[in-house]
This record gives sequence, structure tokens and C-alpha cells, in this order.
Amino acid sequence: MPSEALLSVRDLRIAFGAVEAVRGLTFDVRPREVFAVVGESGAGKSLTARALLGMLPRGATAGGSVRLRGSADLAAERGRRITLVPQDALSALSPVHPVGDQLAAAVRSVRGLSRGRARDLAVAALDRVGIPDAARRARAYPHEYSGGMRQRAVIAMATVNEPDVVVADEPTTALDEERREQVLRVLAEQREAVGAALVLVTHDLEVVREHADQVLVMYAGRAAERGPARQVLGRPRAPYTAGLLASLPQDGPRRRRLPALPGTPPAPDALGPGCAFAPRCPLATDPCRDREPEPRTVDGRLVACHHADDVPDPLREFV
Ligand SMILES: Nc1ncnc2c1ncn2[C@@H]1O[C@H](COP(=O)(O)OP(=O)(O)OP(=O)(O)O)[C@@H](O)[C@H]1O
Repeated sequence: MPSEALLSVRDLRIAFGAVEAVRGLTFDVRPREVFAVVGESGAGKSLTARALLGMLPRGATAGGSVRLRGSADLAAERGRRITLVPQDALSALSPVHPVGDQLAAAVRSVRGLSRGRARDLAVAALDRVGIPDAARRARAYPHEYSGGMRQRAVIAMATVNEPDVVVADEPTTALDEERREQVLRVLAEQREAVGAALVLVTHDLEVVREHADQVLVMYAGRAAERGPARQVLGRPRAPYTAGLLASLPQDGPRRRRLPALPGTPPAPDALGPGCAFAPRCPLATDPCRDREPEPRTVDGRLVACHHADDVPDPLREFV
């Protein structure tokens, strides 16, 4: 039996004026699971991640609901039961305070501990994420850290108060490949150590394959497909997921990179009545251009596609 949802999102809609950028998302995140949100740039991933923390940009209006189990006020839980690891670690750290002081302040704002005890916890948290010589580095400023170390410090900040949910929005975008792996490993270890669920926003299906239990594939503000990551990536039922997978490098002797998905996603103010993916979809027929498909259950996952039953295996036939 799957455990009860920790985060419940129902019909989430985010608009700027009359233009909807997130168009009716429903999903649950369960305790301790890794829930990945994947899709191309502009799909609405960051807006969705921020809505989970009650942090929408100015000018945005939201509809639907986001609930954290056991809490009536989501915004009051930010930094406590639900925390953010942002894309850009610099934006999360103040340039004018030593890193250790910032961590200790985060501890003291949530728990009634002495300065000395908060300081000890801050140094221990930096040590846990692999900052060398943590007691000394705690006294340094963010600009004295490398990019990878800064991102690890932000992970320490996001986990030091043992939250129930960590939301990581493309936490490795600013890093090179080697540091990316390190940071993802640290994030996975810390999540495990504090027993939090992780909502991991990424555009990288390899990251999903490696880290996620559940995946939400977003296209143009909606769910194209959502379900257990192993099933969705093993045999996608949305042509969009299949196209993303087909673009990944293949293993084996014929290792190569297949052509990326042709075309680009539509802007939120340029959507027609049909499926938003139809202009790029090799399976599109007239009904796809006329009517947006409703999500339905196929093969153990939710999929929004008129042709979900006809999607060929992307690693064999679909490019
Ligand atoms: N502050 C804003 N004002 C107006 N429109 C916005 C704003 N932020 C986002 N949008 C619109 O919402 C869409 C989705 O944005 P979002 O940042 O969630 O995409 P994303 O999937 O996270 O993309 P990326 O991977 O590039 O971060 C954007 O394409 C844009 O049209």
C-alpha cells in the first residue's frame, strides 16, 4: 500500500494576467520519495516548484490547491518543514555574512537553541555535505567558496532543520559535469539522512532515471505523463516522453546521440484548442489538433494523449 500523501497538489493553475503558464496539475508526493518534475525550458517546472513553497513571482495568480499534511498554512512551513535548493546557490546565500553564521541563523530561527549549539549544528551540517575543514570554512563568505561548495552549502542549509520536503529546482544547472554528479549525490545522501521527500526539478532524464521514484513529465504547463519513474522511462506512453528519451545517448556498441526533438515548445499565449505537443508529434492526427487530451490511466501511469496506446518503443522505432 502506498503511504498517505505528504504534499497534495490539486488542479494547480498559475497565470500571468489572462495567460496560463501552469494549466491544471494534480499530483501527490509521498513521505521520503524522490518526485522528479521534468520537461523542456518553459514547461512550467519552476513555477510549479515555487508554488509548492507558496513563493510565486510578482504578477502571478494561482488557482487550485497545494497542501502539506498536518499544516494549515503552507507559507509558515517554508524553511521549516519544506525548504528550497534553488538553481543558483549565490541567490540563496547572503554575500555579507559568513556561511556558518547563515546556517546557524537558519537553525535558530526554527529551533530554540543557544548560539553555540546552533553553531555546532551548522559546522556539522557543512561537514556532512563534504565541505573540507568545515569549522574553518564556516567562517568564510560565499564568494570564497567554489561553485560546487556553494551548492553543497545550500543543500546543508535546506536540510539542517530536518524538513519533510526539500524542493530542488535544477540544483546543478550552474555546475560542470563532474560537480553536477557530486552535488546530486550529496543531495540524495542528505535527503536520506534526514528522511525528507525530494521534489527534484530537472530537464535531464538521466537524472530522473538515476534518482527518481516518481516522475511528472510536463509539457506546456500540463502533465504529459506521470507515474513510477521506472515504468514511465522504461516504456513511455506519451509521445513527448518517448521523444525526450529518444534524444538521450544510447548505451552499447552503437552508442550515439539520436536527433533531439524537432521544434520548440509553444509559448503559453500561443496555444490552440488541440494538444500542445501536436505540432511536433509524429503521431498527431486531426483529433489531436482539435481537442486537448484528458489525462487517463494507461499501463500503470497517467497519460494525456489520444494515441497513448499506439506509442512505439522510443529506443527501437521512434525518433
Ligand atoms: N515572472 C513571469 N512573468 C511572466 N511570465 C512568466 C514569469 N515566469 C514564468 N513565466 C511564464 O511561465 C512559463 C513557465 O516558466 P517556468 O520558469 O516555470 O518554466 P521552466 O519549465 O522552469 O523552464 P526553465 O527550465 O527554463 O526554468 C514561461 O515560459 C513563461 O512564459
